[in-house]
Amino acid sequence: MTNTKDHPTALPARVRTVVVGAGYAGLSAALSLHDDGIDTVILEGSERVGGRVCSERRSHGVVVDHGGQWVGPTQKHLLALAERFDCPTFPTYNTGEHIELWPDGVQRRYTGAGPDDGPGMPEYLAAADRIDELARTIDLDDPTATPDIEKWDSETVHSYFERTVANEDARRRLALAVQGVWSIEPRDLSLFHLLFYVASAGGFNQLMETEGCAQERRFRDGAQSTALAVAHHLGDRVHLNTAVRHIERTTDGVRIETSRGTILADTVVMALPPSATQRVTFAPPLPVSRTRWVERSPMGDVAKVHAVFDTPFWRADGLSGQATIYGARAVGVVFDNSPEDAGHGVLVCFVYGDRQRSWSALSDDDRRAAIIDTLVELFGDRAASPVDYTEKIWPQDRWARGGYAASPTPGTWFAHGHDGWRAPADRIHWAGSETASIWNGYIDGAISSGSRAAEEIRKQLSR
Ligand SMILES: Cc1cc2nc3c(=O)[nH]c(=O)nc-3n(C[C@H](O)[C@H](O)[C@H](O)COP(=O)(O)OP(=O)(O)OC[C@H]3O[C@@H](n4cnc5c(N)ncnc54)[C@H](O)[C@@H]3O)c2cc1C
Repeated sequence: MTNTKDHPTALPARVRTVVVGAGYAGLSAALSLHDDGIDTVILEGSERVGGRVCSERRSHGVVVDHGGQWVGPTQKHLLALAERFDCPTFPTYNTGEHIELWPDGVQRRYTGAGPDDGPGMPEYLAAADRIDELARTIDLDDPTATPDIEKWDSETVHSYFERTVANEDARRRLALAVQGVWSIEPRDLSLFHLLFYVASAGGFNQLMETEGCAQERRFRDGAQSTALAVAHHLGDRVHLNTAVRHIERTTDGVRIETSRGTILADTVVMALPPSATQRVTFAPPLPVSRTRWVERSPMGDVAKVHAVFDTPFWRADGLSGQATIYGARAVGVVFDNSPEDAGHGVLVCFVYGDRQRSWSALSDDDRRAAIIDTLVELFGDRAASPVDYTEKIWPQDRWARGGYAASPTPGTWFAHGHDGWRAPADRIHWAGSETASIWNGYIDGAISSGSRAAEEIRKQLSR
C-alpha cells in the first residue's frame, strides 16, 4: 500500500481504471481488474482499507470487529476470497441457552429461534412466513420489474405490520428484528426494500439466525484480515489518504480530483456507500435518478460495543451469551464474540435505531453504565467488571456516516431504482454492497458488486 505515513508517494498521471474506495467492494473490483492485467489503482480517503469492516487487536491480544464480522455458508464470494488469501474462519459460539429480556424485566431462556411459549411467538413466525412468500416474487436482477413494486414501495414496514399482525408482542418481535437487521426503525423502512433484502439473502431466517445462516462464522484474525491481504497483494496500486472530491467526464476519459492531486483514467468504479457518494461532485452532473437514489438512501444508525472479560464465564452457566432485549434499554442484541480459543470472554452489544440516537447522546460514563447494567441484568455480577471496553458509533464515522448499510426510503425504489440503483453513467460504474443483487448490504454483496463492476469495465474497454 502506498501513501501511508511511512511510504508517501505521488499519484500516477494516467491509468486505465480508477477505483474509488478500498472497502470490500473496491478491493474486489480492483483485484478482478488486476487479475485480468488491466492497469488499475484504488484511491482510499482514509488511512486504512476495509471501510465498514474494521478489526482491532486490543491490549489483551483480543481482536474485536467494530464493523462487519460474520460470514454465512451461502456467502460464497466472501468465503472464496477468504480462502484465496488464506484467512481462516471459526464457528460463532452457539451452544447453550439464549436469553430474551422484556421491558417488564421478565427473562426467558430458550434454544432455537425463540421461546416456544414466548409472547407473540406463533404470530411472529407466521408473519415471517408471509414475508418469505412475498419476497419470493422479487426480481433480484431488476427489482423494479417486480409486479407489486409500486404498492409495496408505497408502504412502510411499520404500517404493514400494524395492518397484518394483530398481536402486539409479535409486532414487538418484528420491530426488534427490523432494527437488528437494518439498524433503522420500521417506520423508516420501505416494505419493498425489506422484501428485496430478504430475497437477496435467501429468506428471513438467513438474516436472523446463526447456524446455517448469516451469523454462522467469524474470522480468526478479524473480518478485515482478508481486506488487508487483498490490499497487500495489490501493493502500490492502493493509495491511502487520498480522498476523491470531484469527477469530470471528458471526451476521452475521466479526470479525478483528489486531496493529493489529479489522475486521469479511461473508466472509474465508485465503490462508496451513498452517504459518501453525496460528498463527491460530478461534471457533467449525474443522471437525476442516480442523484435522487443516493440522496434518498440514508445509512442506518448502529453502534457496536465490546466488553472483554478474563473468561467467557456465562458458558459455565449454560448460556450461549446471545440475548435479545425488548424495550427502552440501549442494547438490542448481545452475542458471544470471544476468540476461538476462549482465552478471554467477549460480549458484543448492538445498539441501533432510536435507541442508538438517545444512547450516543449520553456522556462516556453514562453510555458505558447503560451497557454494563444490561449485561449484569443478563449475565450476573461478573459482567460488572470487564477488563476492557470499547465502542464504535458508526454514524460518527467520518467516511461511512452510519451502518450497516443504506436503506432507500419508501418510494425510492419505484421512482428511481430502474436507472438510479446501479446503471453506469457512461464511464462511471457503481459498486458497493448497496448495489448487490445477492446479500445486499453485506460483505459478500460488496465483493460481488465489485466483480460485477469490473465485468462492466472489461466489456467497455474491449469495445
Ligand atoms: C456495525 C456493522 C456491522 C456489520 N455486520 C456485518 C456482518 O456481520 N456481516 C456482513 O457481511 N456485513 C456486515 N456489515 C455490513 C458490511 O460491513 C458492509 O456492507 C460492507 O463492508 C460494505 O462494503 P463496501 O465496500 O460496499 O463499502 P465500505 O466498506 O463503506 O467502503 C467504502 C470505502 O470508501 C472510502 N471512501 C469514502 N469516501 C471516499 C472518497 N471521497 N474518496 C476515497 N475513498 C472514500 C471509505 O473510507 C471506505 O473505505 C456490518 C456493517 C456495520 C457498520
